[in-house]
Amino acid sequence: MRGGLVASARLLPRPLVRWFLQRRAQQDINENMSGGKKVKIIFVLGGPGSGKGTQCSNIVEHFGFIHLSAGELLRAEINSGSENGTMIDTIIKEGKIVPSEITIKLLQEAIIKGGNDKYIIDGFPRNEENRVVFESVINISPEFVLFFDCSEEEMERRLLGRNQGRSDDNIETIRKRLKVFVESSLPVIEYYESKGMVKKIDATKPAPEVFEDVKAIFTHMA
Ligand SMILES: Nc1ncnc2c1ncn2[C@@H]1O[C@H](COP(=O)(O)OP(=O)(O)OP(=O)(O)O)[C@@H](O)[C@H]1O
Ligand SMILES: O=c1ccn([C@@H]2O[C@H](COP(=O)(O)O)[C@@H](O)[C@H]2O)c(=O)[nH]1
Ligand SMILES: [Mg+2]
Repeated sequence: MRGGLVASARLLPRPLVRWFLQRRAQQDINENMSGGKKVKIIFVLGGPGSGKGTQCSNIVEHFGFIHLSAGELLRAEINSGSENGTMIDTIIKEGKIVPSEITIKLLQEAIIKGGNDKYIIDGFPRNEENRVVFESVINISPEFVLFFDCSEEEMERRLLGRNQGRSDDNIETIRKRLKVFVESSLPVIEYYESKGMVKKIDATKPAPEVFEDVKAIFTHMA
């Protein structure tokens, strides 16, 4: 059925396909969320090793959000043996960014499956294209963007000591990821900054201190 839809979508003008996908994503998300409340999304951004995953776990525990890590969803896709797995694996090892349609489809499915009305999306959008396609397909603006600001030396030190068996935690890939962060991801943060939507946290401090600052933001939000 989905294959048939994809085949017929190729024959339609692009704006019409985009409108159709947007409508369907929005309906899917609204039909599947709990209690009929509007879905709230917070983007959690920062360089590799800035502590996004660590702080997202704390946010889940204290504030009842569902944590969606785009990187984790992509790694799960590799491990599921999906047809895109090899391509995603290669991109991650090169520290590059996976095409938007793949990541957004995984996020969309996870939001629907989550059935909650509050999500923290960790490590996405990673570039301007991610941001624009997410806005047009999912059609939800983030409440705000949490930005973990950390020095490159500290991020590199943390990643080299992470020891979780990740294929991208080696010095060659780490350096590439840091470069991609500066060139492609920082402009996304600057875009949201220009809209007054960024809450910046000093993430170089020890994790419990960082969480105190995170807590202050989420407590005010509730
Ligand atoms: N504030 C901190 N001080 C020292 N170490 C930290 C801090 N926060 C996290 N760490 C450690 O640094 C490593 C990277 O943290 P984490 O996985 O949360 O980063 P991340 O931003 O999610 O990275 P990535 O983008 O690679 O997924 C982990 O080993 C974690 O335990
Ligand atoms: O939106 C995204 C998120 C991640 N990637 C790729 O995955 C790795 C690891 O991501 P983490 O957030 O550090 O877990 C990242 O370097 C990218 O290669 C992506 O392409 N798009
Ligand atoms: Mg992470």
